[in-house]
Amino acid sequence: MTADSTMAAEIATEQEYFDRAAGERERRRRAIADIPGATANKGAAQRAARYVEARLASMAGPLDQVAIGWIDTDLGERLYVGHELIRDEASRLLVTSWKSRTAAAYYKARPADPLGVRRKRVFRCTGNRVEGFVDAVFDDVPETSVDADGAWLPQLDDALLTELQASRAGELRSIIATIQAAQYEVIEAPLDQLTVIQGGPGTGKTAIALHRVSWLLYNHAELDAEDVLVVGPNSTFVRYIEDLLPDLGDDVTHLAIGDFRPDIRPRPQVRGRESENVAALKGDVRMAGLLAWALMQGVERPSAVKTWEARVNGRTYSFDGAGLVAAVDDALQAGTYQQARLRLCGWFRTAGSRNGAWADEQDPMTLTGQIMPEMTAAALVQRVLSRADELQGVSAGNFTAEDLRQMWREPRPSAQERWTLADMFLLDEAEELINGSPQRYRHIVVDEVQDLSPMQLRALARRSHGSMTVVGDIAQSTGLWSRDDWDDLLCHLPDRLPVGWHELRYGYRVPRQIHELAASLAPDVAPGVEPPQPVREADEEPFWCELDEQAFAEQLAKRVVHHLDDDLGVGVICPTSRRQAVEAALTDARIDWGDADRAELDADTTVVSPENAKGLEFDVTVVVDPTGILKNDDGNRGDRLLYVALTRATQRLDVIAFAPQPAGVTPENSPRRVEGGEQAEIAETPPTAVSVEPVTAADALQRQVVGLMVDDLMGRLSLIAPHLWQPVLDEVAARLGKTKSDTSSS
Ligand SMILES: Nc1ncnc2c1ncn2[C@@H]1O[C@H](COP(=O)(O)OP(=O)(O)OP(=O)(O)O)[C@@H](O)[C@H]1O
Repeated sequence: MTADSTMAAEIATEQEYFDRAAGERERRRRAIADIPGATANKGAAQRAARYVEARLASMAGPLDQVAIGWIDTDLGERLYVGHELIRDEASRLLVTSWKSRTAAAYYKARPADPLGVRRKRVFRCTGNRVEGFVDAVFDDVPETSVDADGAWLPQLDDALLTELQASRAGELRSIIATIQAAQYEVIEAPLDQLTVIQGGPGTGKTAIALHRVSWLLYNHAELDAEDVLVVGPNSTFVRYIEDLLPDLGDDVTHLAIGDFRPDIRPRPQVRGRESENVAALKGDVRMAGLLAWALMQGVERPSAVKTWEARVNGRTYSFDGAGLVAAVDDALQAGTYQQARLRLCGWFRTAGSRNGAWADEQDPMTLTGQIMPEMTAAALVQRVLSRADELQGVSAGNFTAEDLRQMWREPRPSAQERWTLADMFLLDEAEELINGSPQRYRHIVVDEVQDLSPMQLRALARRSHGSMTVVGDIAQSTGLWSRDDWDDLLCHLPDRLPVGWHELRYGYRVPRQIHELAASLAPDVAPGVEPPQPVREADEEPFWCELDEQAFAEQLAKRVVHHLDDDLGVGVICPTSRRQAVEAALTDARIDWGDADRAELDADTTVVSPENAKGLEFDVTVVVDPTGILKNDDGNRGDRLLYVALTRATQRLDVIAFAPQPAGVTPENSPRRVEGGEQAEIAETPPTAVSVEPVTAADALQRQVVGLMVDDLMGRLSLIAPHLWQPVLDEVAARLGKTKSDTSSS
């Protein structure tokens, strides 16, 4: 028998097994669909119908692949692993679910620790048709397949390569067929801990966190889908990930942090906008202290040495000052403000009854209100925002008068209040102070956590019992809360449970060549963070060109069409300053495009800001105006935003930069250096291009950065007399030299 015919015979045997399992899956589907008809009464039938609907929705389709692979164990057993458990009529196991603990060895077995596995097979299928397979025999592992610790290197078998090369369609997909051992260890990490997943772009953090939810739901009977919350940075991202868990058979709540609303009545609406400065102040953890302090400012402190008198309903009640002060102090230990009011009211009731009967049974509460006025979250936040002058100087020195002035705004009736997004988290904090914690989730996943404000983190923390999975990358931390350290962030999360720290090392999304370009920025982007190791090569080197304004539109459209013609989806990432020009260029060229900033991810071409590109991926990314992104007209850490933009592509990266205009060179007389291949072909069209050349991207980027710094310095130097320019530059060089030698010697 030849190798080919052996393979063909094995495939045929496997196909029989697959067909049989698919048949059993259909039998099961029919049995589930019949359940409502078999129930006794209407209520039971409705409940059954709901169960049936959910159960059927979670099942793989009739034509879907039944198994991703199998393992043979030392005990001579073979275990098929698939999307879901399949048994035959006699209840014999045909396929186990990828989520079951018995499937763990399929993912975790490694040459140094085979976990009783002798052989592992991974199938290549189209639907439920077996087309091939790859086997790994555990006692015969090539050295090149394992790292120094005896763990598998990412196994670039057919299945993984096919999956990584596949075109992306605007949503994150299931990776159950190719989960890698190190990733599986994160998926099955204990429920009762704060699981932290750090990893560079494309290391699979998001995919892993979501597969983890599915795994936890399957393996922890005490955890229901409604106990789980998945939080993402914006609605574009949530739209990108929200179908994955239903595909895996689970439907949990997804929330974009921008859609967060505290659970208070009337439900607050976001109607206002504010400057970044103010948003930054409101997101600061000091606001928690300010709110607590402002709440206490509303509490009247009676004198301990005088009798306290109050007139209610025409009757004067009097109380011993010292007793009342002690009662207030005791009440304030009660927990929330509302509980404190109730405790004080209880004290009045008892103390009052000693002084004689109450005129009205509401009187103790009315007296309580004179010491601790009724308060709502909205009123407390308004007090802090609209009475800045009162708070000034007394807010425990936490905020300057200028901070408070900046936050000040005209008070309005609560229903017309122009709440901003940052206010939502103040309201949430205030609500906790007054009425206590909101309903808690049993498990919360927070993705792109590195960008959340302390107040946002606190809002999530108060919805958690401590069991969380937080996912992020310090090197991609941008915006108002960009961080260099995880501790900066973890300190705002619950510390009731131990922390489980995981770092993902291999980059699955971004091919090496694209990665190297992005990594040329990485040392400065996050010195403390190990950049990921890319696991595959790109078919093409990144393309870089420098154009002038006029040539840009035509070139952009040409590049996009070029990729679309190859059946690849394109993401165009540009700074706000270029947004109009990009949109016009695509529209003029009749290219259908979607706006990902509005969560439109279904078109073949997508335009998106660097901020909202975070977490997304495209077959091809066209990054427009890297210098503009570096300069970052919208926020801060432009270098990291550029890093994010450059690491979105699974296959190709184009960078279209705008050439600095040297004095005397106009587009008409500019030199055009054109070299062979793809670039030459592209360069033919734009007659006004300054240059379209295969410069190395890193050099070009360096030139852009230098240009940017020169612009900055020139702006500053022009403010002083020319004879001072050189001394200033010399001094800067001397000081930088010193800093460098300090750093290297320490
Ligand atoms: N084991 C795997 N098998 C197949 N594909 C994988 C695997 N791990 C990750 N991927 C793919 O790599 C891509 C990147 O994954 P994901 O978006 O989860 O990365 P990330 O670390 O969250 O990236 P970012 O930091 O950019 O948000 C996705 O297309 C994902 O499906």
